[in-house]
Parts: sequence; structure tokens; C-alpha cells
Amino acid sequence: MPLRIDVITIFPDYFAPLQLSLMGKAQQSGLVTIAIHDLREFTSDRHRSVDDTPYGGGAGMVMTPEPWGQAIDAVVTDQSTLIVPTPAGKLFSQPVAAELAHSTHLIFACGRYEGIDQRVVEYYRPRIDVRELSIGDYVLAGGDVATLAMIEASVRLVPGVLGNPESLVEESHQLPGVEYPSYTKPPTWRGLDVPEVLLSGHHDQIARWRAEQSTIRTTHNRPDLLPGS
Ligand SMILES: COc1ccc(Cn2ccc3ccc(-c4cc(N)[nH]n4)cc32)cc1
Repeated sequence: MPLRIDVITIFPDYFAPLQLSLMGKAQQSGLVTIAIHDLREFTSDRHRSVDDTPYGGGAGMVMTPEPWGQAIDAVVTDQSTLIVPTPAGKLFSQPVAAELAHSTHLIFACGRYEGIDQRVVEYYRPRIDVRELSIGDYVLAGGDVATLAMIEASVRLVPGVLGNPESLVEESHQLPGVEYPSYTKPPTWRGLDVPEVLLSGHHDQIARWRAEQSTIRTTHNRPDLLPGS
């Protein structure tokens, strides 16, 4: 059963990259189907408006609920998971990507302006799985880039999408800490040599060196990922 993804956005062109590379191959292979929907197709006024002023005052505009209700109703089933990117959401992570990779149907609601009227989340929450997700503690201009990141991180975990599933085992965020540094040819580049141990053929020494390098890198860059932190 392929993973179906429906993306609802006012900027469909943001999702052209999903036709390229691994994401494109995943769709051609039939493992994943991705459909992009323009929210403005679900408006009913002459100006195809999707936003209005916020109740309670405040800067900016808020996206009105009805176009979202029409758009989500057009694709939702009882198997759907509705994902709403937002700076206020739970943090997206590799474990969350793995969960999404094993879903049946994902609907991404890509907001803009200051976000989407909260009643959209409130309306669907009793009916289907709804997840408000952040991709990090910084503020984007909308949910589109967050959706691209979450789709890429999740689809690459769909069984069969990655040619070599072996590469999933060692990568960062699956094992404690971050991955060790990588090197390839040439053995010397602008006077810089590849660490000798990697050319030695001693696989247990290489494994030990890589584990040490992972700990050094994690301690320096991501002490929060160290065991017991
Ligand atoms: C209340 O403050 C703001 C609220 C929203 C915005 C812009 N914006 C509109 C929709 C939307 C969806 C997701 C995100 C987002 C997600 C992450 N991790 N960073 N930024 C940002 C979004 C600006 C400010």
C-alpha cells in the first residue's frame, strides 16, 4: 500500500523539487504518491481570498477556516493524518519521521501569514489524527519549507525508497550522537591527508576511530545528544 501525501498550499510551485532525485524516484516507483493542491481553488469569492484580520487585534493576517475545510474535506479519509506545520508545534524529529513513513495518508496544511484559524485543527482533531509540528526554534514565512523538510525526512524512510537501507542504520539521530566525519578520494587534497586509519583496512580499528570521532563531534556540536544528558 503506497504512502499517499496530499499537500495544500497557496504556493504549489514551492513543491516542484519533489519531482527531482530521490523524491521523484519514490513517486515513479509507486512507493509514494504526492499530490499538490492550490488552496485558492477552494475559495468561493471573486478575489479568491484566504486571509482576514485577526480577532483580538495584533499584527498581520490570519488564514480563514472555510477554504481549509473545503480543501481538507476534498482529500480526507478516516485513515488520514493531518499535519499542520507551526512554530508552536511539537518538535519534528527522526522518530516522528519514522512514524509518518509508516502512515497510510498524510495531509500537510501549509499556512502562511500569521497562521491558520485554530478552529481548523479543532474541527478535525475529534475525527482524525492531527499533529501540529515545528521543524525547529526559528520562524519561517510559512509552512511550505517545513513541509518539504518533513516529507523528505519521512519518505526516505519508506521501505524500498532508499537503495541501500544499510545507510539508515549509521546515520545521525538513529544512533546516539552525530555521525563521524566522512572522506573519499583523493587520499591527499590541497596538502590535507585522509586519516591513516581509514586506509589501513583494519576494520575494528576503523570502527573504534569512527566511534571516537562521533563522540568528539557530538560533545562539541550537540552535547544535548550525549547519553545521560
Ligand atoms: C505567531 O508568529 C508567527 C507565526 C507564523 C509565522 C509564519 N508562518 C505561517 C504559517 C507557518 C507555518 C510554519 C511556520 C514555522 C515552522 C517552524 N519550525 N518555523 N516556522 C511558520 C509559519 C510567522 C510568525
